[in-house]
Amino acid sequence: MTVKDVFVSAPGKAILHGEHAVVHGKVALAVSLNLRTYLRLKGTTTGKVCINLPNIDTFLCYDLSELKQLIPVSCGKREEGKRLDAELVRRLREFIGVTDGNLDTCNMATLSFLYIYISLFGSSELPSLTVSVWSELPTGAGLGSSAAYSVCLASALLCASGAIPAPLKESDQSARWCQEDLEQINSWAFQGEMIIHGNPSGVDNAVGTWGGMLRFLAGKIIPLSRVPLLRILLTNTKVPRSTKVLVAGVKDKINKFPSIMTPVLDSVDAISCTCEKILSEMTCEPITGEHYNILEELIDINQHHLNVMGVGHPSLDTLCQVTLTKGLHSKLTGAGGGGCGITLLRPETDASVVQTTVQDLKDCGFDCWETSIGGPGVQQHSPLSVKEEVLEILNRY
Ligand SMILES: Nc1ncnc2c1ncn2[C@@H]1O[C@H](COP(=O)(O)OP(=O)(O)O)[C@@H](O)[C@H]1O
Ligand SMILES: C[C@@](O)(CCOP(=O)(O)O)CC(=O)O
Ligand SMILES: [Mg+2]
Repeated sequence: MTVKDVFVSAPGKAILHGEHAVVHGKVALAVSLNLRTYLRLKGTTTGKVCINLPNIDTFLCYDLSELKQLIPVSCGKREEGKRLDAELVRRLREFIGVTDGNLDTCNMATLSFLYIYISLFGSSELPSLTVSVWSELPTGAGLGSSAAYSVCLASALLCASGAIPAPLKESDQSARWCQEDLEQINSWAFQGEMIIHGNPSGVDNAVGTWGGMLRFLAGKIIPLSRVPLLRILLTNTKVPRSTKVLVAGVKDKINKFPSIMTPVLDSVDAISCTCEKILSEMTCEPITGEHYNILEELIDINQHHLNVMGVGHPSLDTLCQVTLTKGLHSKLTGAGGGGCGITLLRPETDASVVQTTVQDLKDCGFDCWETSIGGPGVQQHSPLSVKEEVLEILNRY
């Protein structure tokens, strides 16, 4: 069986409020970024499945004959859902040689690819193909690179398997799937996230799938269409961390101190709800300085809460201190423990203030840039419409 070529991309995200608390059923507000992950799937006749992940220096090929041995008897009867097929995960872990339960960057990416590939094709014939992925997102820095990767895998493999149609018409540069197909993509991406994160809330893959700004509560996704244009500075402290480890740490703390941690999670929930209310007010009445004062206070309070949850880091404290000297307010975004933070810029924040802040943060060894938010969710592309530099990288494989 030869599958058709597919070219897709999905955006990264920034969480405005609600990271970690969202894993425990609280509200999160998240927004897509203009940084994307691109995936090219090519049907081949080599009898191999190859995966090229240049961001993480991973280049692997498997014979179809060895992958066929991994298909569990139950495969094919299974639909996407809230739980992983434990038997398939066990076989895959053994196959790639992960014995102690700990997955490194390469193993997590490989495992999630093989899991979705075998789940989708296991009940019919495994096709020979090559998947290559390139991302503009920093890996493991809180901007949802794992979700963008999982959304790309899910959309391309679902499309190649024929489970969803390819939305791109011959004359199109890029196209999006219908709501029902997006729901399927989101479900399979969530499974990829489960392998990478352990216990994901699903907010990241929802943003990667639908794009824009959304409110997420216990799997329920509400797109926020009426939001003001926000100016946000993104800073990558470049301190490496693992979402899986940080999420597990917060859970331990909640189990150890339930009566102390529950009010903190409730307070984060209230912050998300208050922020949502302010953002909505800003679209239907004249925006005032007071709106921004409240948004800034919410950022400060949430950053303290995240420190209480144990997901802060000295580099993030530095970010908050440096920006505060310019009158700007910051918090970590994503899982924390290093990685990225967001800084809210006010409409009147002068370009020179932004410039000196960026320079001060760069002097701390951080990457820092003003970002635009609200990019489109997962898309299929005609390869010719994709940025030259991305094509150049993906064409190498
Ligand atoms: N471009 C990519 N290529 C391959 N794997 C990726 C890529 N981006 C992310 N991943 C996978 O996602 C993991 C990082 O996920 P995570 O710790 O959740 O951080 P993030 O905040 O970036 O989502 C990596 O270890 C890797 O397994
Ligand atoms: C901490 C958390 O809320 C967000 C994690 O985002 P990231 O992987 O750090 O980009 C976890 C989750 O929602 O699944
Ligand atoms: Mg992640």
